[in-house]
Amino acid sequence: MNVIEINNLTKTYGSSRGIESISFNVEEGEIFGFIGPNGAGKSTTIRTLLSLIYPTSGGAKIFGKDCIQYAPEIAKEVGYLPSEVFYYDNMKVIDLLKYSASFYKKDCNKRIRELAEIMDLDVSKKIDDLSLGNKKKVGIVQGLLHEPKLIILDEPTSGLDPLMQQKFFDLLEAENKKGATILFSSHILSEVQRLCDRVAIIKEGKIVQVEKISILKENNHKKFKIEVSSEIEPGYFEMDGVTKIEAKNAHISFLFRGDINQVMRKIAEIEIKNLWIEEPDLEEIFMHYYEKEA
Ligand SMILES: Nc1ncnc2c1ncn2[C@@H]1O[C@H](COP(=O)(O)OP(=O)(O)OP(=O)(O)O)[C@@H](O)[C@H]1O
Repeated sequence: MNVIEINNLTKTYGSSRGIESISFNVEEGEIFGFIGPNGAGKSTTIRTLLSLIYPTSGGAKIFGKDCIQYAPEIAKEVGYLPSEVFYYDNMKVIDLLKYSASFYKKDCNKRIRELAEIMDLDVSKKIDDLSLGNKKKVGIVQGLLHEPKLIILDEPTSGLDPLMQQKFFDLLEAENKKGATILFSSHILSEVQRLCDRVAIIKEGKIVQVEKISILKENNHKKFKIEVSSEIEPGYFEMDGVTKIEAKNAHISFLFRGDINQVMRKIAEIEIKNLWIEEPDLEEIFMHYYEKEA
């Protein structure tokens, strides 16, 4: 079952582009990554899904229901963490969280305590006195306190230190194991790679690719790094399937896609000191997609 279905969603801001004809689905139980650089249209897509802004054309369904028509009903089952959190600074954290919880018809007190403990958040403090990272934690607890079926996170890790990021990822994985579906927007590819099953890549308001992370990596390039014993011509590895050749002193690296034996034969003809063959990280794959499009 699709928890999110987006069909030709378009949003223009006056004459400027927001998103153009976005379509993709997020299945129940998935952790789905939504990646693209600043300004690509991630927040616009998410804000449209949540009916915070209205589409110019096209539409979306959440839990099979139109996201505008059924917005209040849908909101009860959705936890949202916006990319930037703004609060009434004078409030205490606990008062804000209780106020948020009052929108849901369930007792969220126990979950608030659990989440605050996991995220190491002092709920007795005034929001005014919190650091940026601690404000982000308030947003996280606020988004998850009603144990939503769908969690939508817009650039959630900015401001969190590495330890907190890890705790937050563990928390998301635990929520996912309990059945929550997660849409996770980010421009940090390593965190998407670490957490998500599938990913949609957005560029300049359009979806470039929707794919499983594993297939993105498999179907793509291997990264060769070679340490040579004596200098070789820079063009030595220029052949079909080889891209991004970089040579620095005795180290040569390139990406290769195709029959690996061809490269191995080339390597066998020269003296080498060391060889590494790696999966490229998502960043390298992603950049490649961009370059092809440009
Ligand atoms: N309120 C607005 N008025 C005019 N243009 C807007 C508005 N909000 C967004 N845009 C434009 O829409 C495009 C998509 O922006 P959006 O914020 O959705 O991107 P994003 O992928 O979330 O980027 P970021 O990671 O920087 O938040 C950008 O070109 C942006 O300038």
